[in-house]
Amino acid sequence: MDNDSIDSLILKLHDVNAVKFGEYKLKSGMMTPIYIDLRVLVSYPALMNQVSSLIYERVQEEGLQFDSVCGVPYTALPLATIICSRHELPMLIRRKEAKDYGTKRLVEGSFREGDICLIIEDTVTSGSSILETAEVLYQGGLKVTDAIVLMDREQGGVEMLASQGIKLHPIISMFKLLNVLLAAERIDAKTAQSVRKFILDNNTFRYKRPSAEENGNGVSAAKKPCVEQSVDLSYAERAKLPNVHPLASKLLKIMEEKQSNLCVSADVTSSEELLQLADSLGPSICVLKTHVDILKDYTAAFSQKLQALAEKHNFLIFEDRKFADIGNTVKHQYEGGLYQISSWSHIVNAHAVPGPGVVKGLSAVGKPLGRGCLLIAQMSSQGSLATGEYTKAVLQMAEEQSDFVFGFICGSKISKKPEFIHMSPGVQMQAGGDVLGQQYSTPEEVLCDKGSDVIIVGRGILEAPDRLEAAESYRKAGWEAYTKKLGRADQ
Ligand SMILES: O=c1ccn([C@@H]2O[C@H](COP(=O)(O)O)[C@@H](O)[C@H]2O)c(=O)[nH]1
Repeated sequence: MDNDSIDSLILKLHDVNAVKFGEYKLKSGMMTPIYIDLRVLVSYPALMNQVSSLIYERVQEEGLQFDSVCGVPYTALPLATIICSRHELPMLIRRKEAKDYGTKRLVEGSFREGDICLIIEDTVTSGSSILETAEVLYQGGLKVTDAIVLMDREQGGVEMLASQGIKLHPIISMFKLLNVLLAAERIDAKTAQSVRKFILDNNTFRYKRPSAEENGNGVSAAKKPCVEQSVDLSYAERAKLPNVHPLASKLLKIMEEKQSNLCVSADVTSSEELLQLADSLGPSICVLKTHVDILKDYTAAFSQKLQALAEKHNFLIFEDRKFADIGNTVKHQYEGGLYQISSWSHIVNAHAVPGPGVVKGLSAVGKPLGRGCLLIAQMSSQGSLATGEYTKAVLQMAEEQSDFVFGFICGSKISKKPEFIHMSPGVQMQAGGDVLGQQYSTPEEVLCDKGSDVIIVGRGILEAPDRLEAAESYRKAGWEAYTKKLGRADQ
């Protein structure tokens, strides 16, 4: 791959407006003075062919070994298709969402367990899109060792992916692009300088903060990903962690976007009332929790309407089924029966009492659908046996099956790993309890003092004279407690 062909490609990309200067928003929400928009390539077949050839040339130069190729959806999909078609290479397609009919697969195409898949991407900032694709491929039993990207913004993607065992091979780097455009007088020196500064100031791969001791001794801090930080990360930062479960990442993004860490426990007995609740409280919540078996009139149409409301208001559905049987039985309970829970509930939970088989059984059904599970590590009821050594064993079970378990039902934070989400029931504005042993703590106690992430509120909202007003009060109290906790951690 010679320099001239890279330089001429950069100028052509600029000609077709695939390189834009101005104020643009990145996937992370960060504002950038330069935006690479390779989606336009599909309208320029000659350019598309040139890019595909360069990518393939790079694959050969590096001598990469692989069994199949997968383009990160959507922009890199046509690039992968051209390369695979022209060189007769097997291709795989990663679905963004599983279909709810047919094979329900997230990876389309033929492959064997242990096959190596090469990922192709158009542009990399943090590397999170490549990692998301790799994680779906891993779930299918594939291996990913290398990825090729046309344009590297040089904001930490190479390092982040390397920390996850993926070698990224960029074809064009941001600094090269700026130099070529500057030399060709497409941009002035001031623009080039301000973009360079932005890139250098905004590296997305964060390192462990050096401790006072390390600084004091003059020992430079080892470069480690931020998961090792002892301080609290924001929901947005946690959503982007390399090993975060995709559903946890989605939930954290919803929480940040809606400024809500409120899960409403919709413990009502009529489908219509539940749907009304979901529609009216939808904008205030990040999760809606159900006990579907207390509905007196459940139908499949109800679950379809609930899913539509979850889409409309951007919340996740959590069926609080508390599975607690051997793997084979929970598989049937989760997938079949009257409720077919796996077909509509994003999140389910399980007791750890039966041992790891309960998670394996649920995972066999839920993982291909992109679902996730919370393990019940503690309970809010008086005299609960889920304490001490039991809770520790639950934590270990979650760590061993973190491709499906993404957090806990608990009263307080039990894992230091920011990838895990802690959701706490037993929350009301006033501490106290009910006559059947339920015990309540306040949002501030749960989120700030006990370090949980999500408050689960049932009767505190359902029994209020104005449910919407009550939900908003809980949302605000929860958000304030979260921001207070972050502020405290940063001092
Ligand atoms: O330890 C636990 C686990 C689950 N729950 C469930 O949460 C709600 C709480 O309702 P409130 O009306 O806010 O008390 C309810 O659905 C429980 O089944 C729990 O309370 N404690």
